Amino acid sequence: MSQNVFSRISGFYKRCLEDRLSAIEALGVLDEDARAHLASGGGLPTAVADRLCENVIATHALPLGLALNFRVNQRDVLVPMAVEEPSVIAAASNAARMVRLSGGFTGEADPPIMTAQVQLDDVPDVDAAASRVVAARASLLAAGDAAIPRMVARGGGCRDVEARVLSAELGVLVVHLYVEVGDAMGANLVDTVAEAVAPLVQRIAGGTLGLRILSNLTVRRLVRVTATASDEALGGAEVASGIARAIRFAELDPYRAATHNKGFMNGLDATAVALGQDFRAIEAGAHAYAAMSGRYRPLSTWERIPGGVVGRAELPLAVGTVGGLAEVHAGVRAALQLVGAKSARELAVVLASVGLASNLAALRALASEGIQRGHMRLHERKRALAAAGSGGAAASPSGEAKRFAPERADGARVVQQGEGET
Ligand SMILES: CC(C)(COP(=O)([O-])OP(=O)([O-])OC[C@H]1O[C@@H](n2cnc3c(N)ncnc32)[C@H](O)[C@@H]1OP(=O)([O-])[O-])[C@@H](O)C(=O)NCCC(=O)NCCSC(=O)C[C@@](C)(O)CC(=O)[O-]
Ligand SMILES: NC(=O)C1=CN([C@@H]2O[C@H](COP(=O)(O)OP(=O)(O)OC[C@H]3O[C@@H](n4cnc5c(N)ncnc54)[C@H](O)[C@@H]3O)[C@@H](O)[C@H]2O)C=CC1
Repeated sequence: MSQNVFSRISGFYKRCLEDRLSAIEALGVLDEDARAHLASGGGLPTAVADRLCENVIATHALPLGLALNFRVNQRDVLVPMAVEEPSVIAAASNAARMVRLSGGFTGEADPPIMTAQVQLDDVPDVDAAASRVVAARASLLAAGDAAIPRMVARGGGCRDVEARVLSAELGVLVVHLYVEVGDAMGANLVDTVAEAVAPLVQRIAGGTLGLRILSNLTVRRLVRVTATASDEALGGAEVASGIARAIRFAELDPYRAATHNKGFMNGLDATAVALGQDFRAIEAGAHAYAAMSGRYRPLSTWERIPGGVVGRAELPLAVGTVGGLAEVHAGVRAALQLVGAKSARELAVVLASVGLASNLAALRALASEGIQRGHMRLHERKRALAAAGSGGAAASPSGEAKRFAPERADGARVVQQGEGET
């Protein structure tokens, strides 16, 4: 199969579905099974579905589309997305086109190191216990490795031990084992390690054994990406400045940061779903990381530079090119072939780049014509379909704004009606 994919296919969306598929087949990145799977319309046989989870009664499909124009670390990449929301694929393609003019996305991912947690309560003299755990590093790593011999043979295995005192008063000690998991997402491997080392941890530290489970806040498995876009590509210096001001808004306000991060995750999640990744784990890690400073913050920043903007994002990303659905789901296998990532680390860089692209497209629209024009133009097709399916009865949007005053921890001085005037 050819490795020289050209992801810049102008006007792809204007072709009919059959032509799009033929154009992708002609690139030579798909094997025979993947071609046959896509040509048949995709999907999942119920017999396979019945083995994936429980109480299966049918399958549930989503559209599979391709985001185009992506260039990541000097490689053209086709980005499959499984998503129902109109404009997510168009937006990511649009931003990737702009970034491509400045050389594309660049990034790097940490080695695939996951975190196993072992919880102990009522530990007597918890600080001394923490020191004993750290001193027993070699035997804890050996006990962990003994539980995953095949991973050790592949070059992975346990790398480090950390003891964290969560409450000296209650004697709550949490021990982290850091495990390198190769090209897997690694959750099952790490849970195996957590359960295997827990009895030894307890013997060393004392106390009552609690949970033994991975953490989805994979701080030793971060990915960092960056991209630039010129004023010209963005539609002018004013738009570029608007993008940088949007970041200040998100930095100052968790209400905005939540939406900013939703926009960042738009394409990332869609790609993760197409690739059979555990998107719940990805989401949990991303949002926990966004709040790590004690305040919920944007996952990306865009800074004004002469003639354009530079964007950066950093987040934990536990994804795999093996394990999970990769062996059993024909659509996932096809999606992995389209992306062509050779390792879990390379895949993480692609996914984070997709996040940055989604984010840029949304901010560019928000800082110029507003989100509704482009988004709603694409949304209209869905509404027409819904209207046809429901005999023309479109859902009426409620114009009423509900008054909702939750507990506030956003640092803002809030002025409500009747409070702002004397
Ligand atoms: C919608 C566009 C792309 C139109 O943008 P446009 O300027 O009309 O596009 P264009 O006609 O100049 O085309 C530019 C490129 O966009 C792509 N493109 C263009 N149209 C299509 C299409 N129909 N199907 C597939 N791809 C399309 C395509 O790659 C095309 O290149 P070409 O092929 O022509 O060489 C633009 O307005 C945009 O990027 N909008 C942002 C939309 C968005 O972000 N949607 C996400 C949902 S909103 C949300 O969930 C999150 C949010 C917004 O709240 C987050 C936040 O607040 O931060
Ligand atoms: N909190 C969470 O996020 C949790 C997630 N999960 C689930 O765990 C699954 C992911 O766990 P994994 O351990 O990744 O999957 P997995 O259980 O499929 O293990 C990966 C397999 O790939 C094999 N492998 C082949 N080549 C490899 C290579 N080069 N590098 C690494 N492994 C290689 C390994 O030997 C192993 O058998 C997902 O389905 C996820 O939904 C499970 C528990 C909790």
